[in-house]
Amino acid sequence: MTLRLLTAGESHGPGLVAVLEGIPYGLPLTTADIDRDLARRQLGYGRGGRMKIERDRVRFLGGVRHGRTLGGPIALWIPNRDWANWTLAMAAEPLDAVLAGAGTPPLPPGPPGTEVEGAGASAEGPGPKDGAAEKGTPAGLGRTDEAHGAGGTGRASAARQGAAATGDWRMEPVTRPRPGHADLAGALKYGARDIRDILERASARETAARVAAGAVARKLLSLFGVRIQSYVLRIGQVAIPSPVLAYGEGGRPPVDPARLEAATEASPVRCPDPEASQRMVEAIRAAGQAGDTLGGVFEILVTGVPVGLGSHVTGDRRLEGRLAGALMALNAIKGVEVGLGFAAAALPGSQVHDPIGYRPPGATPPPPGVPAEAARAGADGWRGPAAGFFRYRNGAGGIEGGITNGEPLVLRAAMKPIATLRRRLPSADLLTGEPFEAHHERSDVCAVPAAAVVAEAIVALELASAWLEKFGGDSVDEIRRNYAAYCQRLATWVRPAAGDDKAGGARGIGGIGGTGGAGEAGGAGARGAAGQGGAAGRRAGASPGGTPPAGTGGSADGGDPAGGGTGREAR
Ligand SMILES: Cc1cc2nc3c(=O)[nH]c(=O)nc-3n(C[C@H](O)[C@H](O)[C@H](O)COP(=O)(O)O)c2cc1C
Ligand SMILES: C=C(O[C@@H]1CC(C(=O)O)=C[C@@H](OP(=O)(O)O)[C@H]1O)C(=O)O
Repeated sequence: MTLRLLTAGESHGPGLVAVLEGIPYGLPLTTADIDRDLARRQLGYGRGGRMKIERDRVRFLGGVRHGRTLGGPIALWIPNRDWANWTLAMAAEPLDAVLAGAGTPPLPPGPPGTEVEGAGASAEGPGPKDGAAEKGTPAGLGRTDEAHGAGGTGRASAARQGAAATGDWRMEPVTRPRPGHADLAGALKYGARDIRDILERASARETAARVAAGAVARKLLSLFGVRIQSYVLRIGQVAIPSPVLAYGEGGRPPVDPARLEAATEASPVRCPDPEASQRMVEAIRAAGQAGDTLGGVFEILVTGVPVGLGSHVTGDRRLEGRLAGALMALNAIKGVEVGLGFAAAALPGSQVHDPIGYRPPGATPPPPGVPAEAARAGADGWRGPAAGFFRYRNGAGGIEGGITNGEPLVLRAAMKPIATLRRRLPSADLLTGEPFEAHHERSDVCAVPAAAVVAEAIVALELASAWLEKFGGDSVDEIRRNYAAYCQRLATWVRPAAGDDKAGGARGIGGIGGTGGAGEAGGAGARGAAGQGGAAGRRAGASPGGTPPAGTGGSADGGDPAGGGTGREAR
């Protein structure tokens, strides 16, 4: 890993810190580059009251001068506006000092718009919204280690006294673990008698820091025409197929990435299909009304990736392993697929592996955002430079043998439903073992759209790391030179045979159909989005003008016609 990232900060503490090391000298970078992604992470129908309080903006604490990186660690700071409500409960000073009024030093000033003054009113009022606060005992709080007598550490009971002394319910220790959260395992592992000591860091609030760091990585990759986007394929039972796996005739890209992105960003749930998007919103609304939560599946598409990132030589350098591992390390992600993913297990090899074609590169001028040297080596805004070699479909999701092959990367991740339920699940008190219902404060009902934005950042960090391994240097200029030299090698790699008059057209097999869908991929760890590309594959496979080999196109059994909308935006 040539990039190193460390984040710190609790959900309701003063803020989040990220330190990113390994970004070269001379990368143009402003807070606007980062704030755009921080704002997108806060969106999505189904998020809870916290997102009404926060207005995430970054501040550079180191590593950037006059709009350019200096080559040293980049330190990023994102204030928590909600901190104003938690200064006692989350104070860093010892409890007796807090109670004695030694209190909390003022926050360092944040960037414009992140002032915490006036943030004191929680979006859901002064305490948990479920009635227990009216009785003076916030929900899920209450029993402490007093029951343990001398055996208790005293920490929880001191906190409880603190709550009584200050009248702040947030000081009460949390002792009723939520199934599906880190609460119980974390408390037992660390010996914490107040689950808040665990949940504050287990919270996905930390992902704001990862998004900030990922935006820096994304900026580096964007200099080379690499573009990372995400969209939601499933919320609960509402699903659409992947819009990108099935290719058109002759390996034509199935969708314009810019149009796909515009449709995604216009949706309240990041789903590019407006009709499905509406049904997803309704599903989230219904789950929320029932006191329940929903998960889902999102897809990451990375276009403009050159052949040759990652390596086959050792397991830890295989790119799909690195990407999948990093994505699985995102809160609530329970499965990751690359390309066809689980669906490939149900198909014969003839329908899974992606036939290779060749088209002399550089015939057309580079599309916007694609460097000229990359275009000369075959990059076209969908594929990255790969010496003119291309695939007629993309079941591999752009990675073979741990190495990028020039096709776009296609990754999917499955997110479980949010663990904090208003309709609480049975639990047992951490300290007494007595049966109780699980703890509940405010919570999201669905955060799949937000998780998709975080996943973009995670993929950006892994790819930038692989990029620096391949093209690394101390400065952006040096990396540009290394990249240009590689592109030059790719541009002149193929030497046409004497008398070959096919230049300008694709050589090899034409008109191979799209990737077949095998329907819902069952499996131990992940469920794929229904029928990846099945319907679109059938359309493309039937197209005239080519020589489709037997068996391409897939059964399309699992294809969801409702999802064809984006796929039909072929250019
Ligand atoms: C963007 C995002 C927002 C989340 N919001 C909540 C939430 O409001 N309430 C909750 O209980 N879990 C939420 N989660 C999930 C928990 O953070 C996660 O389930 C928990 O850390 C346990 O980790 P695990 O699910 O990976 O085992 C969210 C996750 C993400 C990615
Ligand atoms: C704060 C964020 O997400 C939080 C993630 C989260 C959890 O348990 O993971 C629980 C909720 O926090 P709170 O209890 O303060 O409402 C979410 O709001 C964020 O995404 O910025």
